[in-house]
Amino acid sequence: MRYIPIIQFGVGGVGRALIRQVLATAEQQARYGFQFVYTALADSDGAVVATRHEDEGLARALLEDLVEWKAAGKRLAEHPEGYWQGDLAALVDVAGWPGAIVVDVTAAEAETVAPAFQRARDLGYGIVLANKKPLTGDLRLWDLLHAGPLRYESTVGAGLPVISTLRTLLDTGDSVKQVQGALSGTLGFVMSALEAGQSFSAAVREAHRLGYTEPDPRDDLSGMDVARKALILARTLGLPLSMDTLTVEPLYPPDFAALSRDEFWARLDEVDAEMQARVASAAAEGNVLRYVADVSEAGVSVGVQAVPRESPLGALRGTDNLISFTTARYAARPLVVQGAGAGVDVTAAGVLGDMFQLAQVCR
Ligand SMILES: NC(=O)C1=CN([C@@H]2O[C@H](COP(=O)(O)OP(=O)(O)OC[C@H]3O[C@@H](n4cnc5c(N)ncnc54)[C@H](OP(=O)(O)O)[C@@H]3O)[C@@H](O)[C@H]2O)C=CC1
Ligand SMILES: N[C@@H](CC=O)C(=O)O
Ligand code: NA
Repeated sequence: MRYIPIIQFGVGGVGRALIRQVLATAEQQARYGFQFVYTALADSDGAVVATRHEDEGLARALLEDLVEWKAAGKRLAEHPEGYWQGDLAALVDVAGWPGAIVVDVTAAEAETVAPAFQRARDLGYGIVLANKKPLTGDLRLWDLLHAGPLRYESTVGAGLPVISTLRTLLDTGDSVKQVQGALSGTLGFVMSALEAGQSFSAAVREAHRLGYTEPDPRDDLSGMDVARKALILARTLGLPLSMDTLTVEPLYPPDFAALSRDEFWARLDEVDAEMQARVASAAAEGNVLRYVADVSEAGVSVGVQAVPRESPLGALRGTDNLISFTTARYAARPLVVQGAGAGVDVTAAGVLGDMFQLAQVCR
């Protein structure tokens, strides 16, 4: 049996779901002749690191306890097995051995995690990302990440096979003309709720409670999260674009951007009347509002569109994403991927699928 060390940054909704799935799939891992073992877990200021013999990692009972601990809102550093940390690169140094996989399920800024990825690359470790920020920052970081084993399926469409589909199209010599779709689970969920008569602020709160939003929901409501996904698709297509080339259309007034997160939540219902009016005005024309991204050689655009209720995008409900690939081979009728595009379990499953793939690649 090969023991594959996992160094995981982030023990939030997705991080906890991932630990549960890793523990629940020991049999599936064994079928491939390996076993994932957690050697380090980090939250924003703490860590727990395995100190046992290298093929053991953190014990199952401890991992289960840490999942409960974090679900209760506590700090890893305050756990009896934890300590304070502010250096993710040092964790990569101490917690791995050949074949290790570094998993980023934070929403940390690119600069915060970049040194750890540099270390992972120096050591030949694999990297799996659900965090979009490292892939949408400086192109030098994009290149560094792509200089070794890397998977990032859950950054677009959560667990849906979006990146792997695009990769296969490209690897098999298809010519991808356009990738288009609804890429936000949160905005899909909120629009469906508005269409059903719920208020905007109540729908956003519900999306946050259910684990669909980014840690700061303004990332979703500003269109930034969709723009990041569109940029990841564009860069995967080989277009060397940057975030500053994209314009987004926030669904809240400009002064909300400067508010603290608590102030933002307190004032969110100020947007309700305007959003209700926008949805009603679209409905009067037989339309619904969708936040749509369009990626092609001509560039990237993201923004709110009124689309016919009966169209494929208009018919989407809840967190469903829809991504259509128009290519030389899929010309008359595009290849379409559709399904839940947010949620901690589907996202963690996308990350775990990536880990299974890297386990075959990293030695
Ligand atoms: N939820 C979803 O449906 C989807 C999420 N994603 C992506 O997955 C990522 C995680 O999302 P989610 O689990 O919902 O978010 P959460 O806010 O629930 O969890 C984020 C975790 O990251 C930790 N963290 C933040 N900064 C750092 C840091 N500098 N070093 C180490 N850990 C850090 C937080 O620590 P602390 O506990 O101390 O706050 C927390 O444990 C995001 O990037 C998101 O975009 C992608 C697709 C879908
Ligand atoms: N907040 C995101 C989660 C997935 O990336 C969304 O709502 O789509
Ligand atoms: Na995906």
